[in-house]
Amino acid sequence: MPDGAWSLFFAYIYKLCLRRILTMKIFTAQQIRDADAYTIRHTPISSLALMEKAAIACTAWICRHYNEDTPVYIFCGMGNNGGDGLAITRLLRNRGYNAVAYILHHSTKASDDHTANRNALQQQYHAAVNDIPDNGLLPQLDRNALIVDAILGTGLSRPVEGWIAGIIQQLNDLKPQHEIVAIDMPSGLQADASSINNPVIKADQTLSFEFYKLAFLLPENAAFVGEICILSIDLSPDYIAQTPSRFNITDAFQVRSIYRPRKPFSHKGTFGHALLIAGSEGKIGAAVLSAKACLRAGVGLLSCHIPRCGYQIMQISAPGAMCFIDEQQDHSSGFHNHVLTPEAAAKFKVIGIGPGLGTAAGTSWALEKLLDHYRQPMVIDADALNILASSPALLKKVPAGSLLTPHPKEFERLFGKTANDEERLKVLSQHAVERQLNILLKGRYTAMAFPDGSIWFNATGNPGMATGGSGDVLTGILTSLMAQGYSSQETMLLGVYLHGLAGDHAAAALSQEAMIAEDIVEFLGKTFLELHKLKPC
Ligand SMILES: NC(=O)C1=CN([C@@H]2O[C@H](COP(=O)(O)OP(=O)(O)OC[C@H]3O[C@@H](n4cnc5c(N)ncnc54)[C@H](O)[C@@H]3O)[C@@H](O)[C@H]2O)[C@@H](O)CC1
Ligand SMILES: Nc1ncnc2c1ncn2[C@@H]1O[C@H](COP(=O)(O)OP(=O)(O)O)[C@@H](O)[C@H]1O
Ligand SMILES: [K+]
Repeated sequence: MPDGAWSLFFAYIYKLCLRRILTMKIFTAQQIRDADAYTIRHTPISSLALMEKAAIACTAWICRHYNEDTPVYIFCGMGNNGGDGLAITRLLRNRGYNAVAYILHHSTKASDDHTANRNALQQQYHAAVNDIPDNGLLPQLDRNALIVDAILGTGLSRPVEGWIAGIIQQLNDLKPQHEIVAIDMPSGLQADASSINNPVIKADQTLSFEFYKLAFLLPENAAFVGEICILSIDLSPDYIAQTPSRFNITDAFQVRSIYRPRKPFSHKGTFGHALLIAGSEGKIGAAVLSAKACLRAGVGLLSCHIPRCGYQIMQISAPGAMCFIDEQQDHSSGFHNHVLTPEAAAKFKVIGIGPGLGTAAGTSWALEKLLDHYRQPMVIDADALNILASSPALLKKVPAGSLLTPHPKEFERLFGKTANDEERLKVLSQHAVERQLNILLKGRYTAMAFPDGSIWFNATGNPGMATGGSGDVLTGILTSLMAQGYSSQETMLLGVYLHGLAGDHAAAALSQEAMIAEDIVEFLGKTFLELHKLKPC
């Protein structure tokens, strides 16, 4: 290749990598407006051309998913979201679709780009433009028609009410006979604030531009957002790079840059010795799952502290793990003895505690003693969190830098009830900052809060993982990665991603229904191989 071609090639790859890294940011609605404006000011693209780009991307998506026989009703607002809808109508018509736009006059003034697209559509396809005046009625829809929601996007300035709220309700009532594809945002959904109890379109699919919006990742909005597809419209990488974002989403390339492949001369000492404190009578399985995951995720050495009743089970199920047997038969109450002196504690690179541990008085007592002596970051899950939740004084003793892994119920026990998901995120972040802890709130998009106030979301994983023991597997993975020398934050980002991806591989091979927690452990191998093949950006 000539020199010029090489430099063009490298510039292209650089741009691709940069774009991948940049789209991990989750911007507020205001920041998105600023990104649009910056792009228009600093790149040779007009506002109208940017809208055309957005409309082209949406049209291509619709054409890939619905054939030309599908009647398409596009409901447009008076702003630029409506402008997108009008441009999509024209582009669908160009491709032979029977697409019709209905403009809802919720405001007396249309945006400039809306007007330009209305004129363009009217000129080419006069019959495709219909106006619905304030308080007007929806048309009767053809059978199996597709509804495109381009009423309101990121310009939503307040919860929807009155006539438009009624329109949203009526469109939602047309489901499931009619599917709804939302453009950029389901209309009525606030990008950065809770929309609980507000009228919002219940989209089957949301086609959004350039970035995930915070609202998409919150469980309370699941019924509104449906499936998400992020379409790139090439907003300015400079703006994105220089604008800080509090919320971010991990991706394969970021995680690959954290992951450190093994060096040829490394030995088991290189990968740390982890102590896993888990299990009680009837819940030894949790300890086994966690131990297996810890081993599979690459720890050098693993010791498990378990009650007497779990000894044989653990040795048979996970022969790679060593065992400390507690004096008690059905629960553990002597695990603090491993860390009574700094020399003894230094034997372990990390302690993971909680899966199936139980909350017996002796266990709570031993946890308190452990926290009195141990000052290294730990991984704390399940019953260990429940014990902390019952004693605020104990929670204060958790070493800085530790990883707490509550599911929503455990979170509530620890930090109290919240009115909505947005408030829960605030509380999550506040505790991470004030206590200098890393707290991950498990769910579809696990939210990982760091002591610096930032929150990262993870997108891997699937509902097949909603099965007993999945969380125990995660604790094993996190403990393993910490033992191998990853920092607390690297451990969270990498571990949660790997856990979800292994779950995705398990679901692809076995189905979401049939997969069980052990399968997540089994598919960790494939997951590491896949990560290994990626080149770090
Ligand atoms: N150049 C750009 O700025 C681009 C913008 N795009 C689209 O533009 C959208 C944002 O456009 P706008 O900023 O014009 O905003 P919207 O089109 O989302 O909404 C603004 C309009 O809605 C009204 N409004 C706000 N809240 C309301 C409420 N609760 N009830 C009734 N009316 C309400 C406003 O008065 C205004 O008329 C994005 O979501 C995206 O779809 C895309 O075309 C990409 C490029
Ligand atoms: N619908 C889902 N999509 C993605 N991940 C999920 C989903 N449901 C559960 N998970 C993941 O599975 C794990 C369940 O953890 P947890 O509730 O602690 O399980 P257990 O207590 O049974 O071990 C979490 O990591 C969570 O993020
Ligand atoms: K919309």
